[in-house]
Amino acid sequence: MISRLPRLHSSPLQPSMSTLKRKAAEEEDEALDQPRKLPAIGASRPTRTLQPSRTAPNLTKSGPSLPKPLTKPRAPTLTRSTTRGTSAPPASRPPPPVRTTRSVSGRSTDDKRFSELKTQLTSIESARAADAARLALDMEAERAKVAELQENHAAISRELAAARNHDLNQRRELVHASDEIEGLKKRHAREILDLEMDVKQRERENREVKEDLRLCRADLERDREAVSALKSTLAMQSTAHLTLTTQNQLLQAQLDANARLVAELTAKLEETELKLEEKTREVTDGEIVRRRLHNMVQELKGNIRVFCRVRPVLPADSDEEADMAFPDKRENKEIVLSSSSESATGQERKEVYNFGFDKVFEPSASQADVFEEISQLAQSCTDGYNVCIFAYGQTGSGKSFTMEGGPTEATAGMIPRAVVQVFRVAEEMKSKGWEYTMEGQFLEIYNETINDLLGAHDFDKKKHEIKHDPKTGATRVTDINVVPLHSASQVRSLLGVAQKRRSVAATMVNERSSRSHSVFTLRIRGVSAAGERCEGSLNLVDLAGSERLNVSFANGAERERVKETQAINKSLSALGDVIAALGEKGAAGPAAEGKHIPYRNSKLTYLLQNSLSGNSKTLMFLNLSPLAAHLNESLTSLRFATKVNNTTIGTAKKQSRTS
Ligand SMILES: Nc1ncnc2c1ncn2[C@@H]1O[C@H](COP(=O)(O)OP(=O)(O)OP(=O)(O)O)[C@@H](O)[C@H]1O
Repeated sequence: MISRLPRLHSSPLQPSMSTLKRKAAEEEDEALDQPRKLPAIGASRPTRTLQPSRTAPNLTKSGPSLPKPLTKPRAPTLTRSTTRGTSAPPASRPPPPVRTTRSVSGRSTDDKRFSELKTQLTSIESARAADAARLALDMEAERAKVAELQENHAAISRELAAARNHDLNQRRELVHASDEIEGLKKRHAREILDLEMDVKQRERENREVKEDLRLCRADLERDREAVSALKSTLAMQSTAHLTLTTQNQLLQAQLDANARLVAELTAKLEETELKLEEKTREVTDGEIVRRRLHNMVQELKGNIRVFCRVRPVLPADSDEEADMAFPDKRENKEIVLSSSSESATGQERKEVYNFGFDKVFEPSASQADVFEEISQLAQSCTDGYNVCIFAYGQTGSGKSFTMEGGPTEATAGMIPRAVVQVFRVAEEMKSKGWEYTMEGQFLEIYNETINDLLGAHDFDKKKHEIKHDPKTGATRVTDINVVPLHSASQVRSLLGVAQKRRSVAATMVNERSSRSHSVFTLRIRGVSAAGERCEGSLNLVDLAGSERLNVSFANGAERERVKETQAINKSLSALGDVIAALGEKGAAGPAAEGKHIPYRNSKLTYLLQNSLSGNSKTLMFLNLSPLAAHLNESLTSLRFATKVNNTTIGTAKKQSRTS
């Protein structure tokens, strides 16, 4: 703290006490020393006037608080000849006083000189004594002055100390005040900083408030718009409410009227339901009668019927369309084919071929349309009949499509639809006390060999034989897989398995499905609550392509194809022969009772023996291609089908017995 105090102001006119003391002592010493200096002998020495001792500084200059300045004492002025001290060499050194070689004349001069010097010395000593006395007096005066000065010095020192104390106090106060100022400054700076931050905070808040305000204003504007929209809606709805209230009242009145009406109608409905039950019973009885009549009609008509179906032209077909017409729009029983050729005379000759069948389906007919016509026939297996449905026609005419169909519900063919129908009828018959069990098998006859399409392996290596039970009339194929059937969907998946087998085989031998007959057999056994039993079967046969191949040109790689064709031709002609023989037998009546029917001529006819007798219901689909290129094949098929259609093979018999 004190170190930071400014130095006390010291004036050059105010020497310190110690300086004064030192000066006084020096002057005293100087005064004492001077008499001891001896003047140089023989030299014209300048005399030095004794200077008064240095006066004390004028202390009045230090300030008004200092004591009055002392008067400067005057030193006595002494004039003395300046002599060079014995120690100082003379400017020009006199020769040494004693020389051994000195002459006798010189000795008198020296003596004279010596006496002069002696005189001078005496005078100097007297002068020196006088000086010493004066000096003693001066010393005394100086000592008095020194004493006085010391007093002054002491007084000044006290004043100085007081002044220093005062100054120190002031400095302390100053330091204190500076500290305070410093503290205040810091506090002030802090406060300014705080205030600045506060200001910034306020500015931020202000901005936020402004933003909030802006948003609020926007919200307010929107709300105002919404309110005005709501107001208009409210106004509209108030009007609507009024209208509705009026309508409500009207409706309430109508409701009351309706409630009365409903009560009346409920009573009528109950009455009608009773009548409906009665009618349903009548219809069920009627259905039974209808079925009996249907079977009677079938029996009267003869049990082999032919349906003709023409497939549509496919996008892939590049050939021209044949000239086909379907003139019978009411009963759909006719088909007319026309062809034009050039006669030998070069004239155009138009030939028209008319055919009539039990039903003719145009290309636009759907699978459902076709099935509707055969559903009664298919379901008669549940009544204990053997039913056989063939698809006959050239390759690509639509046999597989008709029998198996496509993957969708709409394109499903006769086999899946017939199975669904049989299961549905069996379910319905449950309410009449009948329980049915069903089983199925699926095989193909290729090159007069039977392959199991539901076997455990893709390629069936077993040798299968056909066995007929003469007592029951049942047909069995040895080592064939007979699958118990529980649902229509199960049958669908079995058909899928069989289809896969046939396509695997097709990679080995061309177009397997075209070159083989496939036979799906569903066997159904029913037992009624009364113990009545019936057994029927449904055979759905997709025949091989009926087209003829010119075997005379066959060679090399085609030999296998020729063998297939011969087998197909053989089995198809055997089928024709069997039908013809049955027709003849039917025409001859009881007279032809023992007539031979050549079932054994092919595996196909032998397998279907019990479904191709007078005891079965047989339907043949004739599938035709719509293309002009296939016209000749179509005509051949139509002629064969006409023969079949004209055949009466007798009366189908229901296979039922009472246990
Ligand atoms: N009624 C139809 N509607 C639509 N497409 C059909 C119809 N009939 C057949 N087709 C189509 O015609 C093509 C040939 O039919 P499909 O295979 O059934 O003939 P196919 O006589 O069984 O021949 P294959 O003897 O070679 O087995 C198939 O693509 C089939 O989908």
